[in-house]
Amino acid sequence: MTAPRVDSEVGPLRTVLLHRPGNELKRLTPRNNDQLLFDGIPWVDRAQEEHDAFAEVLRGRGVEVLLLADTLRTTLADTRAHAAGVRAAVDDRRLGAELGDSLRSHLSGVDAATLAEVLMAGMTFEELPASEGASLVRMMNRPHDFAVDPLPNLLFTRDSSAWIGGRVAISSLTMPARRRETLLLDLVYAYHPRFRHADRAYGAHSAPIEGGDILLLAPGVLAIGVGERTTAAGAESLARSVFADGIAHTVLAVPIEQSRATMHLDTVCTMVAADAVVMYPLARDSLTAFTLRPTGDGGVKVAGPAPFLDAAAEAMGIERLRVIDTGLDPVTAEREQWDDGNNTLALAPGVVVGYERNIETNARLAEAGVEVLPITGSELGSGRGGPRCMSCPIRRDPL
Ligand SMILES: NC(=O)NCCC[C@H](N)C(=O)O
Repeated sequence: MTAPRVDSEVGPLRTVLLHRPGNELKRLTPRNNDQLLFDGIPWVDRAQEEHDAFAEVLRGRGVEVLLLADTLRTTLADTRAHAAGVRAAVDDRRLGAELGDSLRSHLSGVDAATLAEVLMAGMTFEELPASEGASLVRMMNRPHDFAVDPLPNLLFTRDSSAWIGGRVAISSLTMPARRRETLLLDLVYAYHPRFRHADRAYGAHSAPIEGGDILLLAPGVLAIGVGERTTAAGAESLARSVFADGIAHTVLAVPIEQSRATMHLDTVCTMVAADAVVMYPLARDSLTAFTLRPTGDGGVKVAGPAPFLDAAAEAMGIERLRVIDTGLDPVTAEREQWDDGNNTLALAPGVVVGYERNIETNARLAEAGVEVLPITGSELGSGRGGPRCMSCPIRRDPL
């Protein structure tokens, strides 16, 4: 087993962490889907089939696929992880001390698989174990209210952790519906036998960063989107941290529009080769970047803003960063951007996975010599994320 390491977006992919959607998706209703960051109510069986097919495409290209649920179950077999998992599940502010104590004591006695399921799919008040005495909290909540929130966005493993060189950065997620994902990934990387010696990047920083905003443009060069999710404070803290660890020499902070359509940098731009990106046409000429570099005495100097493509080429030490021209009219471009046409996952330089529905974007990629491996995502896409969002590379070969 080779050690985890990711130095680029496009080096041959060897190992990836995915999450096969499970019962947490069955918690979505028209009343809670907005808050839980889904645009619709997915058909869960079909979403699982689509995801299985996605995993098969990766395996077919020799990629080792780790599934988060398996990884979490193995993690929770460690008694310290189990105890921490119970603490992560129970929120006394919601349940009050009495019900909180009773749920903690119940979960302390369940096996790793059951606890993993509660951590992922949550628990409703009617699913709580029966307990003695009257609890006002139990009486005043409705049977289908959540005693433990479900985490339907675990599907997007890209955002909750990201490897930068040989270190893993555990995200500090912005949206309340996703914050508890951090605790689960924290447990996996602390206690899973395969990962427990993993060095951390970013450490205990708390300013928001999400993996969908982090692009490894080249070894030592990061672009970090700053918008709806990752904040300027998050980008600056991550830059300071990667400079201090010596795992990057340049960080580009890239302002992106604060909107749902462009929630992460990887919704408008992903790399398809060592010197090429596919990019939302409307972002092409408007994206800018601040360039951050270490001063050598623990400080950081900031230059710019400059056009993103110029700043990126300069930082990467190449003449120019090619943008595959999707040549789309504004309406088609907007539709396919919304459907994650720009959110490709590279398996190697010039080989990417994309949603098949983005016919025009995929055709232009193919014309430019990029092999697109199409997957269906009619149900998966209801969470608003594509192949890159749904994958956390753990090992890529060097370019
Ligand atoms: N990197 C990404 O763009 N991830 C997609 C995350 C979708 C999820 N429903 C969210 O709103 O956070």
